[in-house]
Amino acid sequence: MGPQPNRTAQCPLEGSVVVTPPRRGHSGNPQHRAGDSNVAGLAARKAAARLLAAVIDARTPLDGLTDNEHGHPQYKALDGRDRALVRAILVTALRHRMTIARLLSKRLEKPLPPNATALSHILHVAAAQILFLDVPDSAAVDLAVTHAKSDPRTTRFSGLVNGVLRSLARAKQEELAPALAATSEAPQWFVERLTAAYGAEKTRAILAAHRHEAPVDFTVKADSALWAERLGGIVLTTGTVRVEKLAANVTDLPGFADGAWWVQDTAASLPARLFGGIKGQRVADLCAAPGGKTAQLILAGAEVTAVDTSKNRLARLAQNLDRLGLTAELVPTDLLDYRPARLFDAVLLDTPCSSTGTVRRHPDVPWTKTMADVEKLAALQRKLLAHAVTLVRPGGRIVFSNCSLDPIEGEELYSAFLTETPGVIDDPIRPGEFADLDPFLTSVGTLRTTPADMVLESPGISGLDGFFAARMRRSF
Ligand SMILES: C[S@@+](CC[C@H](N)C(=O)[O-])C[C@H]1O[C@@H](n2cnc3c(N)ncnc32)[C@H](O)[C@@H]1O
Repeated sequence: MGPQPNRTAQCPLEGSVVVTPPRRGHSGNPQHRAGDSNVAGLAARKAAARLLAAVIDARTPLDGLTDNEHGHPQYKALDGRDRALVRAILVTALRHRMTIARLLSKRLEKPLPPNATALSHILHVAAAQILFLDVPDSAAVDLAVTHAKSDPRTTRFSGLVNGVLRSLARAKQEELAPALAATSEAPQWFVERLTAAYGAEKTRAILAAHRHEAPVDFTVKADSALWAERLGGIVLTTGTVRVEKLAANVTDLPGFADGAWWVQDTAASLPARLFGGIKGQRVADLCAAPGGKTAQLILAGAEVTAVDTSKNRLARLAQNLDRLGLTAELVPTDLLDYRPARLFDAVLLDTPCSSTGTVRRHPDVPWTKTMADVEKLAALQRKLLAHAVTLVRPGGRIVFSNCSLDPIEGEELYSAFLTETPGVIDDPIRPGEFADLDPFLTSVGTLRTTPADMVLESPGISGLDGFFAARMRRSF
């Protein structure tokens, strides 16, 4: 049996990490429940195929579909264990989509017609279970066949579903490893963008890293060594505490209630450090929610104003700061409309972006985003940055960051911005200025991390979110 995804990590500070491995015996066998005309486990598989359709065919982000309050009705109708199973199936089906497609297509005489999406999703949902999850093969196959029979679009293909999936189950020991080795686990547009930016070898390493669930990183208020011991993790060179697999939900871990730490990928913790000493300074955190960087700036001694356009996300930031025992001024507004009475000593702008640096956590991103989205987001970021630099006093520093791997949202945007913007000068990060950041400095003094960086003993404990950060100064 292959690796078993067993949790879903969420945005920094935003919520708990759920630890619910799909187990044999639950929602596994398609027997009838007493007094229930539904086949056990079928509703979960139907929901998984329905949500996979929403991600692949309608480019709907998975997080929204699986939100416990506002998610898809078919998902919300499931109990907690089935929701966890559906998430595990979907994350796996998306993370390994190209390998699954390769092994399925070997078993089809000719490719499925483009309009056979319902059939394709049933096959992918079952294949994810057969190849990677701890679900008995017979249950995965039988439920897929029952599902196919129950849907008028697929009922005539139930024999094909049965034949293809049984063949896959028989051959997986022999065929899975070579298929994984031969497959680039991403859509073509994404592979091309990565290759253009990083070259073939690094792209292979990034895509290999995307096959693994990200470990969980904690930024601690103090005493990383102590918290590493209490949480069962290690201390990274950056001071972050890293845990490969959590033993409990985040909210149940020691230190959560006391506000001793928050969940934040170590790459996400780097931009706020680039100001150097900010004790007593007035600092604006723009696009601040859910507040990981706000917390860092406050702990560094700054007087922080946190700005975000989303009232809901700002409310979550308020809750997070409250738990951590920290305070900031909160301003719910579109940044482009924000005109504070006084200019700030420093400004951090962590922009909304394509999130292509977070594929380990969000394997739907390459399938829901397009190059047109990346370009649109780059244009928005350029506008936000142009406004952000007007909010800092002459001589003050600005840090611009995002979690995209694409240079048109990072290196290229920044270089063009400097050329086109009078009154703003580059303030490159110097080698040795922050010794632990040297491995991530570019030749021009910007910061670049990728999931292929921070290689430790095993893939499960390695990697960083993809981040770009640059530092500049207002000259007049
Ligand atoms: C990448 S997240 C920020 C993460 C945050 N800096 C942290 O470290 O926790 C981007 C944020 O930008 C906000 N945002 C998007 N467009 C905005 C705008 N025009 N003005 C202000 N905030 C905006 C979103 O609501 C979202 O909370």
